[in-house]
Amino acid sequence: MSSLEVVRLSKRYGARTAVDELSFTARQGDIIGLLGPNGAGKTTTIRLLTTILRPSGGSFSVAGVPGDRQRAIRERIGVLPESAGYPGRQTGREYLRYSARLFGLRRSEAATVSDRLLADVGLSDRAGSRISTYSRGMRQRLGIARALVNDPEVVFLDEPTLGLDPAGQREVLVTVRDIARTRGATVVLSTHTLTEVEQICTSLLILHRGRLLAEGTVSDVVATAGTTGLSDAFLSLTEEGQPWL
Ligand SMILES: Nc1ncnc2c1ncn2[C@@H]1O[C@H](COP(=O)(O)OP(=O)(O)OP(=O)(O)O)[C@@H](O)[C@H]1O
Repeated sequence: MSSLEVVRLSKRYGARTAVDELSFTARQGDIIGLLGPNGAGKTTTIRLLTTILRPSGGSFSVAGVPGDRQRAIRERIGVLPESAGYPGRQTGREYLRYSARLFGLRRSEAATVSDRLLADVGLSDRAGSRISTYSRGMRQRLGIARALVNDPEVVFLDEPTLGLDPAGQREVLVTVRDIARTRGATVVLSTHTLTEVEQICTSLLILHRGRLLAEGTVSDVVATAGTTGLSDAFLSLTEEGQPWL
């Protein structure tokens, strides 16, 4: 069974089409990279699939649940939003325990799950520090841990490495790869960093102005574009037809 089944999904804002008849599927353990220039529709796609926004057209299912069953989908997914806010006065441990309790875990379960996740994202030694003292990379890793408290089948990460230095990016990427490998979860990851995609994604979707321009493995996309590398492929696919070029 597919973890994600997306069929001609569209979102319009007035006359502007943010996502235009997008179709793709993903299986358990896939790490799907959502790529595209600013305004391509990446965040809108994630918001549609996480039931924050309602589609203007098309349909989808997440973990086998049809897109109109908002609550059932939310129970099965984890999300790191584009700009997540954190309660700076809480410690990482308090924040995760609280988040786990919101999903209905008993106090002792919430404590166990939180400690395990803090270890998984490499934050055990800072679990008792206030979040306000965390670096950006540590916050992103805490956000990823937060997205896993309900043991989701599909995890959506909107630009998880944004603003991180190379070491921070690497730590987040390793964490994301481990999520897919050890939990068998499907990960959808939006990013502007092509090396990130080449390192961990099992397949890519290249969006431009809401449309899917290419999909498949890195080599499929490079072959579609007829270039030698991913960054040339990305530029050649997405620059075409831009009025200022
Ligand atoms: N609430 C909204 N109202 C009107 N237009 C919107 C709204 N949200 C997004 N859009 C438009 O939809 C299009 C896609 O935006 P989206 O944020 O999904 O792109 P993105 O690929 O995530 O971009 P970025 O890389 O800059 O984060 C853009 O043209 C944007 O201006």
